Amino acid sequence: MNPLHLIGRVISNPWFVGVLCTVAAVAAGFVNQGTVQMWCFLIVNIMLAQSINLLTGIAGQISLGHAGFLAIGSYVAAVLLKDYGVPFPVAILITMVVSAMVGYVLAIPSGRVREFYLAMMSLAFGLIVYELVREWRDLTGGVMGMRGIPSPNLNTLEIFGWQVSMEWYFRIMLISLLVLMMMLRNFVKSHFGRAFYAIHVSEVAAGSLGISQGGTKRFAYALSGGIAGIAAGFYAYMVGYLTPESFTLMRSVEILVMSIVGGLGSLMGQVLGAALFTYLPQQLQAFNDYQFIVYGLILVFSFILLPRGIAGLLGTHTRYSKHDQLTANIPDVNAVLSRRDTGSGALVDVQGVVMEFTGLRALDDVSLKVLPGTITGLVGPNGSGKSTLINVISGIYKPTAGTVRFKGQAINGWPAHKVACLGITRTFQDPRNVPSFTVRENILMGAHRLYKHGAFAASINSPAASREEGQFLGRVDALMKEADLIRHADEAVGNLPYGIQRLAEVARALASDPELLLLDEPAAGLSESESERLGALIRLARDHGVGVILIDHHMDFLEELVDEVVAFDAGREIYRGDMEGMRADRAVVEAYLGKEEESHA
Ligand SMILES: Nc1ncnc2c1ncn2[C@@H]1O[C@H](COP(=O)(O)OP(=O)(O)OP(=O)(O)O)[C@@H](O)[C@H]1O
Repeated sequence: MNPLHLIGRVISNPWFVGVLCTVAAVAAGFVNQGTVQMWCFLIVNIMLAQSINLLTGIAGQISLGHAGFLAIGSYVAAVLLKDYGVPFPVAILITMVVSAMVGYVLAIPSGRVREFYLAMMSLAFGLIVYELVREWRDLTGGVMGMRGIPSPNLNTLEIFGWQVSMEWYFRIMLISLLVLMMMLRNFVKSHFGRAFYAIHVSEVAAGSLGISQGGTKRFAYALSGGIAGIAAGFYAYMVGYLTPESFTLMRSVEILVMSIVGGLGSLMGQVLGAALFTYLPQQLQAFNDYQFIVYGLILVFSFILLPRGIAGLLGTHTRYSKHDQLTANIPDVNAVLSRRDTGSGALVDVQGVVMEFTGLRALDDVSLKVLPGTITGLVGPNGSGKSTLINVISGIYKPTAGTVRFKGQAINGWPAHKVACLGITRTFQDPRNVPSFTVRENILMGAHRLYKHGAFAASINSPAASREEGQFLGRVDALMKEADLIRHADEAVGNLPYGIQRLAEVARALASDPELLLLDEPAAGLSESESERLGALIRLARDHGVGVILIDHHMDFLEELVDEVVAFDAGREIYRGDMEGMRADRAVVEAYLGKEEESHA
């Protein structure tokens, strides 16, 4: 084994972490106060790195203004204790809530923009807070700073009459960090962590699984803000004196750089990045005036030499499921899907749908009904509007005219995640899995809409949360067995052959226990045996009363499965009936031949 990977394994081991923390907690009583204060700084940095990692590394929302959270939290905590005498643990909890609220509010504009604009927005947040802190002299003391904050450093911090020494302050911080890290670890491995990462990779695919893009981003900002608030509270009391110069753009850059160098996405990487950036400045005192340059160089070299940061070098991988912690009972695959009532009327009823793009009518007065427990095939030459119809039904496109009803309820114009939550699940023409997730994690993500337990229960691994997670993990195993994917269960899906990726995506759709399944060319690029497995999965859904719309160009594949086939050409229906009739239909033959002639020309 690579010795670096061995080190990675050792330092990620909970026993190692436990022993290290116990040694540090004991040693705090024997080293000088300056050293203990340094350890406290390290914990503040680790918390800040975890905060930005959750937002940027996991949820994919870049932040260049994290010092803004640190500033708001620090002053709130300072005022609560200094001016209102709120006991310090309570003050830190209130600070956490206030910072989380700031994060939530910040998510409203930030959630609407991406990449460059998001970076600029977060930068502006950091700069505005910095200016506010400088100018709001009555509250913050302006550039002169805020003094007299009760602090263990000055022996002025007390709780309930007990004077908190630096040594004990460190121990309280250490316990808080351990609890935070444990909760974060559980959170990331839950359906919330998977949702965060899913919006990072593809907002469209995440929406199709019932993951709300806006809601998830707001939650990510709020959580990130909350964690930064805890760090800020501890920071304010530790230093006992606040000045705006602690919250400059430089500090925001430093927080981001330590997270990137540690390894975005990795919880352990954040600890290592924070350690490096707590001790490095001490060693680089001589370069104090060139801090930006030094950080810039570190960042450039880290991108070139360690694209996944120190965590990547040590071979640590963030996992997004608790399958190694829970024992799952694998049910019969028939128990994975609910039995749907097939007696009721149309499951989906599309009436007179028109979909126009600039200068192009992709769907022109299309109507379609699908009954539960039936499979409707959609065929037509490339560009005839089949995928557009699926996009309209699944809420990705809002139709220009017409209605889409699901079990009698008009859903046209609903956002995709809301449509998915009704039990309408789709796959894409190009599989949209999360490439770095394992096959198991991808399929598990399909169950997102079915989870009942909340974020706190997930973070503390409550019995109810563990039971639910175990139940879904069992269902995922049953689906993987049915699709013959079990041997790939723990491999990253992005490294697997195309056919396996497609099967994983269809299995993921089934894990959502759908009522209506929309499959966009699922058999494209599949081998014969893979097509058979795909056929078995589709029949399984049909036999449970699921309505299926199946787009495909392979007539033999369709022939074996569909109850009815609808052919499109240039956005219009040109045939509806059985496969045999379609093969003989003149309009369909012409539509396909015309396309062939064109491509031969
Ligand atoms: N977002 C969009 N903006 C502009 N035009 C679009 C958009 N989506 C689809 N179209 C156009 O609408 C038409 C129908 O496309 P659609 O993808 O539905 O065809 P299709 O029948 O699924 O074909 P294929 O078998 O190649 O997937 C095409 O001309 C396509 O270029």
